[in-house]
Amino acid sequence: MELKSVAGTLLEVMAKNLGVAPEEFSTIFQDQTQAVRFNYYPPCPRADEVLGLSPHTDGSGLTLLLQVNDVEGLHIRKGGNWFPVKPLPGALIANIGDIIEILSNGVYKSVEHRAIINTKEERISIATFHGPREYSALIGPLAEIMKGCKPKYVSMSYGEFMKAYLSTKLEGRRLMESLKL
Ligand SMILES: O=C(O)CCC(=O)C(=O)O
Ligand SMILES: [Fe+2]
Repeated sequence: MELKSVAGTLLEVMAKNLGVAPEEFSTIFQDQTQAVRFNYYPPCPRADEVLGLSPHTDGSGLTLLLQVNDVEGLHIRKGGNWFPVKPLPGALIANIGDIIEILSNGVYKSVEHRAIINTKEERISIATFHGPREYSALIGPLAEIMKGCKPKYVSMSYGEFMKAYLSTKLEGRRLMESLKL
Protein backbone atom coordinates (compact mmCIF):
# COMPACT_ATOMS: atom_id res chain seq x y z
CA MET A 1 0.00 0.00 0.00
CA GLU A 2 2.76 2.44 0.97
CA LEU A 3 4.83 1.48 -2.07
CA LYS A 4 1.79 2.14 -4.24
CA SER A 5 1.61 5.63 -2.88
CA VAL A 6 5.38 6.19 -3.38
CA ALA A 7 5.02 4.99 -6.98
CA GLY A 8 1.93 7.20 -7.43
CA THR A 9 3.85 10.26 -6.23
CA LEU A 10 6.81 9.52 -8.51
CA LEU A 11 4.46 9.05 -11.47
CA GLU A 12 2.83 12.41 -10.70
CA VAL A 13 6.24 14.11 -10.64
CA MET A 14 7.15 12.49 -13.95
CA ALA A 15 3.88 13.67 -15.52
CA LYS A 16 4.70 17.20 -14.34
CA ASN A 17 8.22 16.97 -15.74
CA LEU A 18 6.87 15.83 -19.08
CA GLY A 19 4.46 18.75 -19.12
CA VAL A 20 1.36 16.56 -19.27
CA ALA A 21 -1.69 17.06 -17.09
CA PRO A 22 -1.36 14.83 -14.01
CA GLU A 23 -4.76 13.34 -14.94
CA GLU A 24 -3.19 11.84 -18.09
CA PHE A 25 -1.11 9.55 -15.91
CA SER A 26 -3.55 9.18 -13.07
CA THR A 27 -6.36 7.89 -15.30
CA ILE A 28 -3.97 5.17 -16.45
CA PHE A 29 -2.23 4.46 -13.14
CA GLN A 30 -4.78 5.29 -10.44
CA ASP A 31 -5.33 2.15 -8.32
CA GLN A 32 -2.41 0.70 -10.30
CA THR A 33 -1.87 -3.01 -10.55
CA GLN A 34 1.02 -3.98 -8.35
CA ALA A 35 2.97 -7.21 -8.73
CA VAL A 36 5.70 -8.34 -6.39
CA ARG A 37 8.70 -10.55 -7.13
CA PHE A 38 11.00 -11.94 -4.48
CA ASN A 39 14.41 -12.81 -5.94
CA TYR A 40 16.76 -15.19 -4.19
CA TYR A 41 20.25 -15.65 -5.63
CA PRO A 42 22.21 -18.43 -3.93
CA PRO A 43 26.01 -18.05 -3.86
CA CYS A 44 27.93 -19.89 -6.56
CA PRO A 45 31.70 -20.56 -6.48
CA ARG A 46 31.77 -20.16 -10.28
CA ALA A 47 29.79 -16.93 -10.23
CA ASP A 48 31.49 -15.59 -13.35
CA GLU A 49 29.97 -18.43 -15.38
CA VAL A 50 26.34 -17.87 -14.37
CA LEU A 51 23.88 -14.99 -14.35
CA GLY A 52 21.29 -14.32 -11.65
CA LEU A 53 18.81 -12.56 -13.91
CA SER A 54 19.40 -12.01 -17.63
CA PRO A 55 19.54 -8.48 -19.02
CA HIS A 56 16.02 -7.09 -19.38
CA THR A 57 13.81 -4.05 -18.99
CA ASP A 58 10.75 -4.22 -16.75
CA GLY A 59 7.32 -4.35 -18.38
CA SER A 60 5.97 -2.02 -15.71
CA GLY A 61 5.32 1.69 -15.57
CA LEU A 62 7.65 1.99 -12.64
CA THR A 63 9.50 -0.58 -10.53
CA LEU A 64 10.54 -0.04 -6.92
CA LEU A 65 13.33 -2.36 -5.90
CA LEU A 66 14.77 -3.11 -2.49
CA GLN A 67 18.17 -4.81 -2.26
CA VAL A 68 17.36 -6.59 0.99
CA ASN A 69 20.78 -7.64 2.23
CA ASP A 70 23.87 -5.57 1.55
CA VAL A 71 25.19 -7.77 -1.23
CA GLU A 72 25.93 -6.09 -4.55
CA GLY A 73 24.44 -7.70 -7.64
CA LEU A 74 22.27 -5.26 -9.59
CA HIS A 75 23.84 -3.79 -12.71
CA ILE A 76 22.37 -1.18 -15.02
CA ARG A 77 23.43 -0.66 -18.60
CA LYS A 78 24.41 2.72 -19.94
CA GLY A 79 26.09 3.34 -23.26
CA GLY A 80 26.97 -0.32 -23.71
CA ASN A 81 28.64 -0.65 -20.29
CA TRP A 82 27.34 -2.27 -17.11
CA PHE A 83 27.43 -0.30 -13.86
CA PRO A 84 26.86 -1.78 -10.38
CA VAL A 85 24.19 -0.19 -8.19
CA LYS A 86 25.48 -0.28 -4.62
CA PRO A 87 22.88 -1.29 -2.03
CA LEU A 88 22.05 1.43 0.50
CA PRO A 89 20.34 0.08 3.61
CA GLY A 90 16.60 0.71 3.42
CA ALA A 91 16.80 2.62 0.13
CA LEU A 92 14.43 1.89 -2.74
CA ILE A 93 15.67 1.97 -6.32
CA ALA A 94 13.16 3.42 -8.78
CA ASN A 95 13.48 1.88 -12.24
CA ILE A 96 11.59 3.33 -15.19
CA GLY A 97 9.68 0.57 -17.00
CA ASP A 98 8.70 0.08 -20.63
CA ILE A 99 5.20 1.56 -20.23
CA ILE A 100 6.59 4.95 -19.21
CA GLU A 101 9.09 4.85 -22.07
CA ILE A 102 6.22 4.33 -24.52
CA LEU A 103 3.85 6.89 -22.94
CA SER A 104 6.64 9.50 -22.84
CA ASN A 105 7.57 8.74 -26.47
CA GLY A 106 11.09 7.88 -25.36
CA VAL A 107 11.75 10.93 -23.18
CA TYR A 108 12.10 8.57 -20.21
CA LYS A 109 13.99 5.38 -21.08
CA SER A 110 13.29 2.08 -19.39
CA VAL A 111 16.56 1.00 -17.88
CA GLU A 112 18.19 -2.23 -19.00
CA HIS A 113 19.44 -4.17 -16.00
CA ARG A 114 20.63 -7.58 -14.85
CA ALA A 115 21.55 -9.32 -11.62
CA ILE A 116 24.80 -11.14 -11.06
CA ILE A 117 25.70 -13.81 -8.53
CA ASN A 118 28.13 -13.55 -5.65
CA THR A 119 30.71 -16.29 -5.01
CA LYS A 120 30.26 -16.43 -1.23
CA GLU A 121 27.09 -14.72 -0.19
CA GLU A 122 23.44 -15.17 -1.00
CA ARG A 123 21.54 -12.15 -2.22
CA ILE A 124 17.89 -11.19 -1.84
CA SER A 125 15.92 -8.47 -3.59
CA ILE A 126 12.25 -7.56 -3.70
CA ALA A 127 10.77 -5.80 -6.70
CA THR A 128 7.31 -4.24 -6.92
CA PHE A 129 6.07 -3.54 -10.42
CA HIS A 130 3.51 -0.76 -10.81
CA GLY A 131 1.43 -0.86 -13.97
CA PRO A 132 -1.81 0.48 -15.43
CA ARG A 133 -5.05 -0.42 -13.67
CA GLU A 134 -6.86 -1.87 -16.70
CA TYR A 135 -5.67 -4.31 -19.34
CA SER A 136 -7.80 -2.29 -21.77
CA ALA A 137 -5.79 0.92 -21.12
CA LEU A 138 -4.30 2.30 -24.33
CA ILE A 139 -0.51 2.40 -24.14
CA GLY A 140 0.98 4.68 -26.74
CA PRO A 141 2.87 7.98 -26.90
CA LEU A 142 0.74 10.71 -25.28
CA ALA A 143 -0.39 13.38 -27.74
CA GLU A 144 0.58 16.15 -25.31
CA ILE A 145 4.18 14.95 -25.29
CA MET A 146 4.55 14.56 -29.03
CA LYS A 147 3.39 18.14 -29.70
CA GLY A 148 3.16 17.52 -33.40
CA CYS A 149 6.20 15.19 -33.53
CA LYS A 150 5.86 11.64 -34.79
CA PRO A 151 5.13 8.76 -32.40
CA LYS A 152 8.21 6.59 -31.93
CA TYR A 153 6.35 3.52 -30.64
CA VAL A 154 3.31 1.52 -31.66
CA SER A 155 0.16 1.92 -29.56
CA MET A 156 -1.61 -1.07 -28.09
CA SER A 157 -3.65 -2.06 -25.08
CA TYR A 158 -1.84 -2.85 -21.85
CA GLY A 159 -3.16 -6.42 -22.19
CA GLU A 160 -1.58 -6.78 -25.64
CA PHE A 161 1.66 -5.32 -24.35
CA MET A 162 1.78 -7.80 -21.44
CA LYS A 163 1.09 -10.71 -23.79
CA ALA A 164 4.06 -9.66 -25.94
CA TYR A 165 6.23 -9.02 -22.86
CA LEU A 166 5.53 -12.39 -21.31
CA SER A 167 6.09 -14.28 -24.54
CA THR A 168 9.46 -12.61 -25.25
CA LYS A 169 12.61 -14.02 -23.69
CA LEU A 170 14.40 -11.74 -21.24
CA GLU A 171 16.82 -10.37 -23.76
CA GLY A 172 17.87 -6.81 -23.11
CA ARG A 173 15.80 -4.25 -24.99
CA ARG A 174 14.66 -6.67 -27.69
CA LEU A 175 10.92 -6.18 -27.14
CA MET A 176 11.20 -2.40 -26.93
CA GLU A 177 13.22 -2.27 -30.13
CA SER A 178 10.51 -4.32 -31.85
CA LEU A 179 7.84 -1.82 -30.76
CA LYS A 180 9.65 1.14 -32.30
CA LEU A 181 8.18 2.75 -35.39
O1 LIG B 1 17.72 -8.55 -8.09
C1 LIG B 1 17.79 -7.44 -8.60
O2 LIG B 1 18.48 -6.53 -8.15
C2 LIG B 1 17.02 -7.17 -9.88
C3 LIG B 1 15.65 -7.77 -9.90
C4 LIG B 1 14.90 -7.45 -11.15
O3 LIG B 1 15.39 -6.81 -12.03
C5 LIG B 1 13.51 -7.91 -11.32
O4 LIG B 1 12.99 -8.62 -10.45
O5 LIG B 1 12.91 -7.54 -12.36
FE1 LIG C 1 13.94 -6.11 -13.48
